[in-house]
Amino acid sequence: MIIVLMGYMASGKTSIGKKLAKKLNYNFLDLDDYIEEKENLSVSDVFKEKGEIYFRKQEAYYLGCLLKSEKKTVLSVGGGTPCYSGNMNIILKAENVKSLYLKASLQTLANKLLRKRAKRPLIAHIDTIERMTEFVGKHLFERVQFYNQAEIKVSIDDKAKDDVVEDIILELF
Ligand SMILES: Nc1ncnc2c1ncn2[C@@H]1O[C@H](COP(=O)(O)OP(=O)(O)OP(=O)(O)O)[C@@H](O)[C@H]1O
Ligand SMILES: O=C(O)C1=C[C@@H](O)[C@@H](O)[C@H](O)C1
Ligand SMILES: [Mg+2]
Repeated sequence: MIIVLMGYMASGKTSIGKKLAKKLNYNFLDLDDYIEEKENLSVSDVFKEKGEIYFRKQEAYYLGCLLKSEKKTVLSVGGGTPCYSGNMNIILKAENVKSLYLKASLQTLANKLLRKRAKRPLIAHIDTIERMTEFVGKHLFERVQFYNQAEIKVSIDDKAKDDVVEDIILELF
């Protein structure tokens, strides 16, 4: 089985995905890391040097590659992955795949992202909580329609990462 973790930037896909994989004794893959490795550039540099359209094309291509894995895998995708190139339908139709949305409130996300925006090309330039809240609010409004199609939804608000992992396991099995 492949467990696909999705959610907005900074919802914890990578860090929670790693912990979940360890606990389940599954392989861990992160689509952003995989793109960086294959493209030999950081995600920020792919955006900067090649543009977002190129990034989205490669993202869809590498997602298709990783969904073919036959190992038990936790796959954390990028924040935008489900929202482009028909990727959400591909995830939903893939065999042996469970999709899971790490859901976070606007307040949780805006606070986290203000602190950790530097390596996130879409928001790196936003430097006040008011503007971050406005941007994330609008962006999330466009994206939740994709995230909400996930089979399982788990809230991360005010929870320690280990508690999120426990909640995911309760929902999965
Ligand atoms: N439940 C939590 N409680 C506190 N901090 C958390 C929690 N989940 C994640 N974090 C922290 O939030 C930050 C973002 O997490 P992470 O990088 O895993 O998110 P992401 O969804 O992979 O984001 P992106 O894909 O945009 O890089 C990290 O610093 C992580 O340690
Ligand atoms: O939310 C997004 O569109 C993105 C999130 C990151 O995971 C990266 O995939 C990239 O920075 C784009
Ligand atoms: Mg990540």
